[in-house]
Amino acid sequence: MAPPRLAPDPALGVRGLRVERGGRCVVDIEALTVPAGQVVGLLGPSGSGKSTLLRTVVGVQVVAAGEVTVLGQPAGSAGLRHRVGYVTQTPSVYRDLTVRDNLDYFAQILRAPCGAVDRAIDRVDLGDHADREVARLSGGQASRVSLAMALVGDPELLVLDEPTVGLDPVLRRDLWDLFHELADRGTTLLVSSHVMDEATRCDRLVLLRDGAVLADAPLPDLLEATGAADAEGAFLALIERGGRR
Ligand SMILES: Nc1ncnc2c1ncn2[C@@H]1O[C@H](COP(=O)(O)OP(=O)(O)OP(=O)(O)O)[C@@H](O)[C@H]1O
Repeated sequence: MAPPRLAPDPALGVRGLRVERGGRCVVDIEALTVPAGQVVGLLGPSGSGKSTLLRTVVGVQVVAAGEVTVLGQPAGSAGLRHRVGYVTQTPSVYRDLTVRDNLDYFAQILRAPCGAVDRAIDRVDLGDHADREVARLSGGQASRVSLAMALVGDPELLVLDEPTVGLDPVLRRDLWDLFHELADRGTTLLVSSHVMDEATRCDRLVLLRDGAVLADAPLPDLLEATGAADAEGAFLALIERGGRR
């Protein structure tokens, strides 16, 4: 008889995390678990600690205390380098190279399989611009090149810091559709945004305020628990009920 399948490790586990920046505590999370295979929105106002938490998840942030486990390994472990993709708020691409050259370069470093570059270009819908220098693309197109770079390695966890900022509504919709396609194939996506509207696009929400988790649940559960009509209302209701100011 085949052995029972083990449940996959959670994509992220956080315990007793404290991060200090500029001499003060900017992230303070007792416990947080992000299940695998979902699109999880990390929402909160500007300065609430979203980018800092994402930096911690990918292992580039010094922490004052606590444990952060990613796909079953300590955040930042060498074994996670090929399993986690990270897209920062500022596009990290070579502006004097074409879209394809950027991706080819990255694919070689990652030893990505043949066809990975074309697939990534298609996924972000940049086929018509593949041979154009990044410097000659719009801001939204350049940020999609950054996303394509993260997709080349086919990561199990994709960490995206405000990926839809500055995009028009059609592109935003297309990107969210892409995120769900990736999740349907088993990828976990941790996506930050300060736009509460984007909550409706996520399977699960982590609401952050002043570096602490105010709520961690699917949107319908949050609406039911607070009686609010939308994510913004739920966020405000939670603050009024005794969240941190
Ligand atoms: N390099 C830095 N040095 C000192 N303090 C910093 C630094 N970067 C961020 N901070 C502070 O850490 C806190 C959290 O910042 P963080 O960038 O994580 O917030 P955020 O929620 O991602 O904001 P935004 O939505 O504006 O990107 C803020 O109070 C910010 O001022």
